[in-house]
Amino acid sequence: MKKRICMLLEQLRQKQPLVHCITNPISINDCANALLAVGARPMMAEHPREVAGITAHAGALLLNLGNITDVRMESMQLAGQAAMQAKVPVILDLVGVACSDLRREFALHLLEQMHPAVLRGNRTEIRAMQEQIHADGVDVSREDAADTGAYLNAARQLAARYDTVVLTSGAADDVTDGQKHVRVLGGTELLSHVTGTGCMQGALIAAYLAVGAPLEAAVCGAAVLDAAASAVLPGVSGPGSLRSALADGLWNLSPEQLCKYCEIEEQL
Ligand SMILES: Nc1ncnc2c1ncn2[C@@H]1O[C@H](COP(=O)(O)OP(=O)(O)OP(=O)(O)O)[C@@H](O)[C@H]1O
Ligand SMILES: Cc1ncsc1CCO
Repeated sequence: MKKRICMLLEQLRQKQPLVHCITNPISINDCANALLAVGARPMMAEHPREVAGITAHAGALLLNLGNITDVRMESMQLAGQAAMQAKVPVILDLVGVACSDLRREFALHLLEQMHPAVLRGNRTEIRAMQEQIHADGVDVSREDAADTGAYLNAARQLAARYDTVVLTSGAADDVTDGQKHVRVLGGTELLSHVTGTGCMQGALIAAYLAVGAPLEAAVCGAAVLDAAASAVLPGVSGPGSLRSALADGLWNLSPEQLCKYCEIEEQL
């Protein structure tokens, strides 16, 4: 699997696909810079009258539910339909579905209406799509952060039910298609103290979806962010310097660093 991930790293830099992101204003700039740093071309258009045309010519589409608005909800549906017609792969990032019924119901609607290749969320967000739980914000709950694996059942069920790949982020990033389970280990706990690193992970997965199959694209997006963070960590003194160093880490990431700084375990 690592060999395949290293190939995707190179293929993205060569192909430079357009990645259309409809996402929140909190982390939109970090996501665009992360995409540029790995070799993709970001496009963050969100006007309902232009998104369908832009998606139709993109290599992948990211729909991120953070800080959702009526306009972005309309745009996401239009872009999602265009993606289905043009066979553009979609990743849906479930930001905030555990604290907002509006977002959870909209996520379920999108899942039924279109067919996202990948679903991404932290452990609490993934559980909220399968169970009646409620959180008070966009971060993982303390209980789920300490969890050793109950969220994996929710991820597997979700993947099987919607025929998709589910990535659950956290200290380990777990990727499943309902049968296979791949665990990505690495990175630093400091990543969880920089807002929008989950959104960046989603944007990177979108980029690798433009050059690879859903399961390997999800593993690749997680591995690349983890390895880039570990590579720059020696020069970092807190969340602020980690945030600004990440783009350099992504830009300079070599296949050797990818192998050195993260583990990819195929679980039985
Ligand atoms: N304890 C940890 N150790 C190592 N890496 C971590 C840890 N916690 C989170 N990460 C990494 O941080 C990134 C974001 O994951 P997280 O689960 O915090 O997402 P999120 O809650 O959706 O983030 P956000 O809402 O801020 O965008 C991922 O790359 C993940 O691997
Ligand atoms: C803090 C926050 N609120 C909505 S989106 C976002 C960025 C991290 O998900």
